[in-house]
Amino acid sequence: MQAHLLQKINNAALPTWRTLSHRRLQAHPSPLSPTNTLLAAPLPTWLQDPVIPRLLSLPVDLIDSIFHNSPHGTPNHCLINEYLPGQGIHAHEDGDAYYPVVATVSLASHIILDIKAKKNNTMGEKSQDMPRWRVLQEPRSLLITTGELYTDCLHGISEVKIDEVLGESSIANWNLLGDRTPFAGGQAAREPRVSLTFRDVIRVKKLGKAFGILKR
Ligand SMILES: O=C(O)CCC(=O)C(=O)O
Ligand SMILES: [Fe+2]
Repeated sequence: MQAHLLQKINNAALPTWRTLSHRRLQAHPSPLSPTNTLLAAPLPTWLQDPVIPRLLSLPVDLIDSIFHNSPHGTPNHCLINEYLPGQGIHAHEDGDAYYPVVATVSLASHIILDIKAKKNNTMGEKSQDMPRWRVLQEPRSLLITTGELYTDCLHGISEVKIDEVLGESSIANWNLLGDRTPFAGGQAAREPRVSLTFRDVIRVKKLGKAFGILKR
């Protein structure tokens, strides 16, 4: 499945990629409008299957799926980021265009997601001792960001070629890793990495409405 997805992503026509200063980006089915609205369209089938049925069948608290309470009950948008070694993304929050759940599938290389609480968080922390976490995302893994991590924290990826100080005391999910072997020496060189971030965009408009076409 990883090879199939990478082939689809890498075979995309060049205009599909938006090149930013530190990474490349594809938005499916399309980028959001300036008012954070998505033009109604299905995700391409290669992005739906088999990822979305698996996401929706993941039980959370043994009852609901992670998108159970989201406006559309399923992700309707996927941002694909590509990072070469040394590239990253500045600390940011994903904001209120989306229902506060992000399902991130990592492909090809590991990466470290740096998470820190926002200054005005509701966790009652003072700025000097605000919590920070480093999450190691393994290739072919899924990371779900929700709750306070979505609303009260910033996340980013540092622009380094080698991740260092890897171990139980510095990596929040060390004991959840599928295979610690590549990181057991405390260092890991990055390879090109692709992330697929699935979300539910709250505002969706049909094409007719977007162009102000009225039904008679
Ligand atoms: O690539 C990642 O894991 C993070 C991407 C991200 O934060 C975003 O697209 O908003
Ligand atoms: Fe983000």
